[in-house]
Amino acid sequence: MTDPAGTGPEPLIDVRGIEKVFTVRRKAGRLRRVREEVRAVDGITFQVPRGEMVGYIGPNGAGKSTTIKMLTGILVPSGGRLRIAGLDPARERTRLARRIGVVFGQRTTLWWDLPLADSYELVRRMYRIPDAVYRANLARCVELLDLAPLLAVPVRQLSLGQRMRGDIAAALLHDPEVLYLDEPTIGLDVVSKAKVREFVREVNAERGTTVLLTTHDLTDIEQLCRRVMVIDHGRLVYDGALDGLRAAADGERTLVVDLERELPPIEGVPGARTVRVEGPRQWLVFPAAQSAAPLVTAVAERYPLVDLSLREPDVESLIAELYARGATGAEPGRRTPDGQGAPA
Ligand SMILES: Nc1ncnc2c1ncn2[C@@H]1O[C@H](COP(=O)(O)OP(=O)(O)OP(=O)(O)O)[C@@H](O)[C@H]1O
Repeated sequence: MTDPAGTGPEPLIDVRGIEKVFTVRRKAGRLRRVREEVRAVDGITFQVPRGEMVGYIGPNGAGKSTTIKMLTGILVPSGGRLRIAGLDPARERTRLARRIGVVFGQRTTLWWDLPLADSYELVRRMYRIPDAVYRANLARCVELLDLAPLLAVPVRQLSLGQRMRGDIAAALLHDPEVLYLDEPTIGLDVVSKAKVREFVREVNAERGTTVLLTTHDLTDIEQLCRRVMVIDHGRLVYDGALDGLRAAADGERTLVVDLERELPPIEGVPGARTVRVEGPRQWLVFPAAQSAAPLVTAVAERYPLVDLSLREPDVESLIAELYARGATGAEPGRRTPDGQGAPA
């Protein structure tokens, strides 16, 4: 494709400064009610190119579901501009429905009283899926998600894990270009979670389906997404590589060293401080963005080093730190992987 401006192809998901403000009525005293505005989404901008798999995470009430609902056309934004595959979701919701698949982990889109197979048949008719496409997609989902024994079972009799697999298949029968997964592994056991993740990975790799994944289970993100967006209080506080979260959150890494013998706490290693000593083992923390190599050299030059290991901060603690910072307002604006603040 020619691209004289050098800006690359139009992103499949293009979100510019979207907002959603809800007006709620709150009790104020015994008889009085006051109107109040809730800024659920407060000026979010991001683009997702075709084929990318992106994690969208944030604490309860951060604005994740509201964003997804705007991306699917269920909710109309209060401000900003939004295009999915070139379509305006709120205005062209029916056309968009043919291009996207949505799975809400907390509720099913299947027909409760019907066997799974009948639900799929209804989906086929609703989306007018050509026979050959339907049969091929169904066969693939049945095989990869182990649905064969479940097809004759009414949805209400399925376990949560079985139902979730059934829902994911239903969302993919019409070959969507974009798949929104809102908490797809919530409440599932370890085996079912692994199955769902494996399937999503395959769909993305084989079909090039673009995936936006909302989850509270950070293992989902670690196993599926290289890019993660963190939302808090309706604003993006981070958008970048999962690896870059470490630098953006100013996390710390820990160097654990085993010395030949018990010694006083290691001192004088630039950028590091000793936080724990247990016999010959000592723990030194240093900024995650800093290289460990000069530290190791400095310790080895001056101390009788026997062994060492490096511990990365876990993703949970980094994200908790980002949330905490957002809540205190200590670091306003979006953080990028290079640790620079960026306008949100
Ligand atoms: N229909 C609505 N009317 C009024 N306020 C709403 C409505 N929907 C959401 N909100 C408010 O908007 C904010 C964002 O909610 P949203 O459901 O998008 O968060 P979330 O990040 O998906 O949270 P969770 O992880 O708990 O699902 C919350 O304060 C919520 O109470």
